[in-house]
Amino acid sequence: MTQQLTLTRPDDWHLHLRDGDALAETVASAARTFARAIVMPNLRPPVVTVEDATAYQQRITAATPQGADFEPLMTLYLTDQTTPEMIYAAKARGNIKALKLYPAGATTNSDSGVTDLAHIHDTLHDTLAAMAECGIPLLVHGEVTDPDIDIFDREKVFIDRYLRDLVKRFPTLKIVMEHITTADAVEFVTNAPANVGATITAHHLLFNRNDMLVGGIRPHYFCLPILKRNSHQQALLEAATSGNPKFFLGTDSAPHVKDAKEAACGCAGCYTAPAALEMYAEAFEMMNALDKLEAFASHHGPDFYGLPRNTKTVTLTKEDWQLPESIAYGDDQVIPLRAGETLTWRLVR
Ligand SMILES: NC(=O)N[C@@H](CC(=O)O)C(=O)O
Ligand SMILES: [Zn+2]
Ligand SMILES: [Zn+2]
Repeated sequence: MTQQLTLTRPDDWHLHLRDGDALAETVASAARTFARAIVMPNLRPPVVTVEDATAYQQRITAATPQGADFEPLMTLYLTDQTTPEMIYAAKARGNIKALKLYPAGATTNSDSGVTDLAHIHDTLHDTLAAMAECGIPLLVHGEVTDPDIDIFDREKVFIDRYLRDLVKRFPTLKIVMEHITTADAVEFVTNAPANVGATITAHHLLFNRNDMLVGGIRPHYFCLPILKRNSHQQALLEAATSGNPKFFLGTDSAPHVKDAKEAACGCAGCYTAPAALEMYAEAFEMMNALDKLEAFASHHGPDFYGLPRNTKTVTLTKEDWQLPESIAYGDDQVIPLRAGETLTWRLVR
């Protein structure tokens, strides 16, 4: 049995760092493991312009612990008003690595997102064409928002209604389907051209909806897209461990304060940064595929984005340790996913 695992330092291609006094915890937690992270722009108000992103980047850098080697890769929030000029400005500034498409109303802080997905190829045509021209990827929260579509079907319907068409219309635009949760998404991405990739979270690899709902409702497992049935989890595990370069690591670590999760109407998002790589190792071990972890965590992401792979390494050992019950988060507390539980892989350096 493998007892120690050294890999090229990984990157997180989907991360929520939040802002203000949350940054002390979120940045330290990510920088512990990851060299770089694609930082999601769904702040309130959202990160819409290059100036917003650059100011946010400076706040992140200021909150980075001394001696930590961590580079935030900034993103802009795609709105109905995003212009080609904003894309060229992003390209020129150099620090913006992607734009994020939220269907308006699909998830946390998505109110400023795109309102008319059926006509996005038209209303945002020049913007998307500018992104393709500049080599700036479009990151997609792939769920429809129609109230009549069942929450468990929203990813599949999004693919069939919008994503297939978008991929056809913009054949040179890099598109990442973020945090995929279904066998349908695995199949779609696998069969799409090479400019289409996907991130997979640790929690969607390790858990399914039974973990959230059997024996009591566990709000810390609630995220969007919602955990699906076991057969979908299995398809994600197979995709992540397949060696296919289209699939790469994106934690979607998304902290909310304790009271916002443990509530009559709790927020969506799992805080996984305190043990993210450790949880991925557990999933890959489950599949007898620890030899595939490095490519998924450290190679496929930078290759897709056209960025250099990291040169340093991290080491995990097979050793029990306990996740804290609760973590200080500004003046508040955040409960990490699997709080108080014993994990079997430990990051040693
Ligand atoms: N994944 C989530 O459940 N929540 C994310 C938003 C997102 O990534 O959709 C958040 O910002 O809290
Ligand atoms: Zn999302
Ligand atoms: Zn997210």
